[in-house]
Amino acid sequence: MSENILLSFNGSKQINTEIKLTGSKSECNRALIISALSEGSVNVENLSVAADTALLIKSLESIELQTSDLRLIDIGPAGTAMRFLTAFLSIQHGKFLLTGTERMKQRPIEILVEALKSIGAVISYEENFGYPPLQISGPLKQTDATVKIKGDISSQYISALLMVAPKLPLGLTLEIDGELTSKPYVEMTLTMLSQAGISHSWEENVITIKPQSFNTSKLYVEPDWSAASYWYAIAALADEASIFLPGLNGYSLQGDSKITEIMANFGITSQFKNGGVHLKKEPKNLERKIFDLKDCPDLAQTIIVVCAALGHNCTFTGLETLKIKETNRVLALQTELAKIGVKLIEKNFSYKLDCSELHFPDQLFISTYEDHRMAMAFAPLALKIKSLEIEEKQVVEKSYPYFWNDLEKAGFSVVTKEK
Ligand SMILES: O=C(O)C1=C[C@@H](OP(=O)(O)O)[C@@H](O)[C@H](O)C1
Ligand SMILES: C=C(OP(=O)(O)O)C(=O)O
Repeated sequence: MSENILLSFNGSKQINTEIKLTGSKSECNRALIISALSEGSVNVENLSVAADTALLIKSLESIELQTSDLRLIDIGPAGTAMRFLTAFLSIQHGKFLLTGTERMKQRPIEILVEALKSIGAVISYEENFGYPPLQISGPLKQTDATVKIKGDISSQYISALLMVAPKLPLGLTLEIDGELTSKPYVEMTLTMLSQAGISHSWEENVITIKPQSFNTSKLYVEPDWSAASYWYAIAALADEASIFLPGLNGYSLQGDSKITEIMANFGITSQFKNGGVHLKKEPKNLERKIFDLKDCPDLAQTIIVVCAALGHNCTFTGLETLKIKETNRVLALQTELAKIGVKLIEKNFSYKLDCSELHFPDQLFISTYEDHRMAMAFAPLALKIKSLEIEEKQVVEKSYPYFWNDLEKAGFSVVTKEK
């Protein structure tokens, strides 16, 4: 049975709460792959409860458990895990059918598959060229150590290759072609590899990892900064806010920690003390007119909805990759923002917000397009709209299963409604 969520916030719009966030799904997915590659010498601490992480754990376990000639791995909607497993399975013994949701079958993977094939992997597209499902026969017999790879579509392809690189007989040299999108995620991969004892060199657009072994080590997964961004958005739309998020540090492997700097523009201060971050709201005139989100695409929906709700006409760049995520996020934002009279207009690789007709109806229904971030980015609008209905309660489970419980804890009225 499918259910929606009805949100409202009664009384004065003051938020005073402490929220313990789950581990970062990006860090956790890397830690799990690195641990599996290390064959037991790398341990993972503070696993995320994100559904995508649970799917990856189950998939890695099922590789061992299945005895059939063709082992089936269904990774559901987990894009990062899909890309990481494609490289991982290419170096395992056996034949695998790697598939996912209908949306996953529309998310491109050609760049990664062709890169792997160019060094000897045996992979075929089972339905449409360039897209999952994939049939992978491993282990690859390496024919080459150098790969030229486009950097501007998804950094996940590059992270996937880097993690298997130390296990390849010839190692790997990646020549990144064009601008690298989502760069902090590649840096996260390399840092976590080095925490597990793997060295690399990165000069200009060339990253090299030689064949080497993992050290005995522990990888600690930090709380999820992308999840934290929704609390910054809530603070930005509330009248008063004091929110403590334990476990988050000023230094993070996650590029989405940039939310502290971005939200400072909205008067949200971040103070790191007592083992976490304290968010406070201070009066501030909104001045910044351009936001470049190329390094932190998962913050795009959060920030765009906040700007729209504050009536801040500004411009966003670096949104190109949003079209191939859980849904076409640009189109989803345009459709849903239109419901409060806001336009997001594409022009010359940038997007301009036009809030001249912004209004808040008493009741609003938000469609979520199987995208957790649509649900979580629009939820803070309950501070502006009397009755906000968000489609598909379960959608948040992908990265933040306790999101609705946490909203309730912070004073929102959260009611489940049958569809
Ligand atoms: O490597 C990762 O963990 C991720 C990289 C990003 O994707 P792209 O590199 O495709 O932008 C991001 O959007 C995704 O949620 C997680
Ligand atoms: C894009 C995302 O995830 P993935 O690519 O792993 O499906 C996300 O979590 O916003």
